[in-house]
Amino acid sequence: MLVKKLFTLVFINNEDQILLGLKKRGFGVKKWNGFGGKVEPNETILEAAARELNEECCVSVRPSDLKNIAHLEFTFEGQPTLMDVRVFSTNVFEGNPKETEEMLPKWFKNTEVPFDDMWPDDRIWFPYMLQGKKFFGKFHYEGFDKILNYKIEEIDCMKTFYAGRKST
Ligand SMILES: Nc1ncnc2c1[nH]c(=O)n2[C@H]1C[C@H](O)[C@@H](COP(=O)(O)OP(=O)(O)OP(=O)(O)O)O1
Repeated sequence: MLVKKLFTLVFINNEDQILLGLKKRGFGVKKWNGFGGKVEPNETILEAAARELNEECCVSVRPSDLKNIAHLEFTFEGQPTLMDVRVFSTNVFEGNPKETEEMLPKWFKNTEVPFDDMWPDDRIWFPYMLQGKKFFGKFHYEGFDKILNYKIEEIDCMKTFYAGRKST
């Protein structure tokens, strides 16, 4: 049986640019990604998303300004964990992104996202996000570089999507 672990992933948009961070340590090291991490027991998912963003690049958002735009699931061949990732975006934020111990932030044009230095699945679902679509993606990996199989689908309403799931 798979053990689910809940994560957040936040993208900040500014006109035709998106803020990404180069992970400096730990899981996903040397990959550009959005900002996020585990949800602590004492916080809501939105609070966790805002906290991780601030911890990782010193940008502040109000949890209520975060829009839930997607849900991603990651599993790894031979491993019992399912990473359950809620994806958020917003263009309402405060502060200039600053480097932290965990992330080096940088603005990228939406047309110049560095997919060669990102998780392989990002190349598949970023186009949905950049077109303003809501979506669900499920990716099964061998190791951390090879996608064995995946599914992606557009979603009309995230609330309806979550209502139809057994948990989270
Ligand atoms: N495949 C893929 N594509 C895009 N984004 C992700 C993945 N896998 C992922 O894990 N992620 C995202 C989901 C989270 O935002 C991070 C991973 O969180 P992590 O840094 O491990 O969590 P923290 O709580 O910050 O961990 P600590 O290092 O502080 O313990 O990547």
